[in-house]
Amino acid sequence: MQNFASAAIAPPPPPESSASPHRRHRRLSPLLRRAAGAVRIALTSVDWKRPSTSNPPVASRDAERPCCSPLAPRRRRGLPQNRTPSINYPLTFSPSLAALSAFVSLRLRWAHIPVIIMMGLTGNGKLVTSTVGKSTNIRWHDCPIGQDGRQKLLNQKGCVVWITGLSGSGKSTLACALSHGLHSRGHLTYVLDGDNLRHGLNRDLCFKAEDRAENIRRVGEVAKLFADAGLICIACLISPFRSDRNACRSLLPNSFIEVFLNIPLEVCEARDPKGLYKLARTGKIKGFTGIDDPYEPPSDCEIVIQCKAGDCPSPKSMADQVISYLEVNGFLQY
Ligand SMILES: Nc1ncnc2c1ncn2[C@@H]1O[C@H](COP(=O)(O)OS(=O)(=O)O)[C@@H](OP(=O)(O)O)[C@H]1O
Ligand SMILES: Nc1ncnc2c1ncn2[C@@H]1O[C@H](COP(=O)(O)OP(=O)(O)O)[C@@H](O)[C@H]1O
Repeated sequence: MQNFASAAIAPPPPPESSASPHRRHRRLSPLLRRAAGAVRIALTSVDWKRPSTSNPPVASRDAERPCCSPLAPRRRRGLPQNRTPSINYPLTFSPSLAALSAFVSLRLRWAHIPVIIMMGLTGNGKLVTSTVGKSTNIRWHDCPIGQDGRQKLLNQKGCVVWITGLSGSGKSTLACALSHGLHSRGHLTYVLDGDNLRHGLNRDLCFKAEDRAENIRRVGEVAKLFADAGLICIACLISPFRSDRNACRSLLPNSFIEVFLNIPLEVCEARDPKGLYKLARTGKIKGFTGIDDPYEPPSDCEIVIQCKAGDCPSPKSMADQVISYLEVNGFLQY
């Protein structure tokens, strides 16, 4: 029999020794109570997500039981068409037994919560395993050297600088200039460039909305690992949809820095280093961001970079703007 009596899921703690003032992810209250009141959950963000083929079981479950909740009609009202509410958040699982802690990422959908929380102790004190997404019988395993130790070693705080903007806005240029600037100050960085990742990890994805969502989800998870490794991870992807970017933000409370390269389409199109805008304008590429596919600018991000009076900042000055943000917010020391 499982004993959840001492198990509590609490909101994620701030990263060790980082009382970063830039913290801004949304918290929802009050705490939900589950498992006969023994498990507490704090939500950290809510997104409106397009249905994703990458998550068919949830989507089909929704489709099969469209009105199985009396709350459904009320909750549906006001939903953007074609969107499914999804709540994404990281949780820290910390039972009162100090030896046990786990980090679980959960997704709640709809009024029904297909979230399975099964960590606890059996009657004889043995750990039970969990089901997360499609993975059954799994268990988190911690190592004695953690993020704290790695950050101390590197004298920096692991974080993700997420650069979003149109094709040709200068994302890769900024990522490289930033990486160079931080490297020359003695900081360890790693660049995750959308274009490059599509040569390997994401080679199976195309540019339809659900593939872009899966692209961003995967890169968000990889970026989270790099941040956990203590690195300053610089992700530069068009990432055109707000909900996808916000889902990544919710994976990294306190350490997700969104940089919007707010460069006008005309400027990007005039640059057109790969000739893709020209192909898109002549209909040879379909679904090109900014031409016949949407780009949703961030409404609330940490850094905006833009041109003034037609003059765009140089790569170095864009990088300096980000570096000074990292400095002021305590990421460049431990
Ligand atoms: N249809 C369409 N729309 C936008 N971009 C396209 C498209 N087809 C190919 N490309 C090239 O792919 C690069 C963007 O890849 P990303 O992984 O960053 O895109 S996304 O975040 O999944 O939207 C992008 O690179 P950048 O120019 O560096 O942004 C393009 O070179
Ligand atoms: N700040 C800048 N000022 C002028 N040109 C730039 C700037 N940033 C990038 N560029 C140029 O714009 C083009 C697109 O830059 P790139 O970094 O490849 O954009 P993205 O990765 O967003 O597609 C390149 O030719 C690059 O040299």
